[in-house]
Amino acid sequence: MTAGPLLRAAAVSLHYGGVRALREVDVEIMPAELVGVIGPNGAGKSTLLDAITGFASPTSGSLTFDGHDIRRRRPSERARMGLARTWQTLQLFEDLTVAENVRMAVPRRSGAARRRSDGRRDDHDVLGRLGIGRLAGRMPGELSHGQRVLVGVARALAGDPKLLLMDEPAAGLDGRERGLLGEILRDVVASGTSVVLVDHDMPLVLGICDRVYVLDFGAVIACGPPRDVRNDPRVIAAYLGADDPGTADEGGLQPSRPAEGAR
Ligand SMILES: Nc1ncnc2c1ncn2[C@@H]1O[C@H](COP(=O)(O)OP(=O)(O)OP(=O)(O)O)[C@@H](O)[C@H]1O
Repeated sequence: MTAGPLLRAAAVSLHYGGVRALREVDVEIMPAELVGVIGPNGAGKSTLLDAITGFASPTSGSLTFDGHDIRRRRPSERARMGLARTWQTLQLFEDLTVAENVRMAVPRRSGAARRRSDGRRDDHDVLGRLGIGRLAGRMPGELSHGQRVLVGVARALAGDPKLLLMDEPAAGLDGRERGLLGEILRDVVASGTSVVLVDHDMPLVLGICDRVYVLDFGAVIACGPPRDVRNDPRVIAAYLGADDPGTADEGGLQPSRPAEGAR
């Protein structure tokens, strides 16, 4: 455990050929903090998660997690250190039950952490914590989209991570499910796990996060509490593409830039 930030990304740049996906990005996540990352399509949000979790290599900059330099560590090593991630596309093993999916997701650790995380009881604990214990024996194909999202969250939480990074978990959820997701994420943070939430759902991100980073063209253009970010002229301009941004409605920022180069 570190006294300072749990995660620190300093001056992180990442280029895909000629595309500057991240430009000198500085991000700090404190222990037990819920941090949002927003920005128009193609702003670099997923790339930032990739850089932190090790699925993409920064061109320059430093990454420190729990007091350790993680830049040269593989994704699996970072997972064992306590970095967990959910993906835009839900990747469940379709021929395994929900409980087996959760058990498969626990990163192999040593000693007490492994004993704590490997038991069948824990599969049910984490599912119960998310209110989906009744789904333990079901197959993924039998689940609604919202239930699959929650199983993805359960998989990520199964290894008892220190930091959970989530890529657009609210996509495709209805209003009730989004509200439930928000409550679950606040509970996760209350239990001591930090969360980074990347999502286009502004009412959700601005409604539940402690702080929000705003990316545009790979650079951080604003950072702060939701009420400050919501009314930041640079943020409004990035979303509306306007020189004179005016003011935004409550949670009313909408991405205006068409999606480019979706992976
Ligand atoms: N594997 C890749 N190869 C080349 N370019 C990529 C790759 N992944 C992302 N990019 C480009 O990097 C930039 C940032 O993409 P990224 O997916 O991180 O944005 P995003 O903010 O997550 O967008 P969205 O909200 O649409 O998911 C975009 O211009 C994208 O086309």
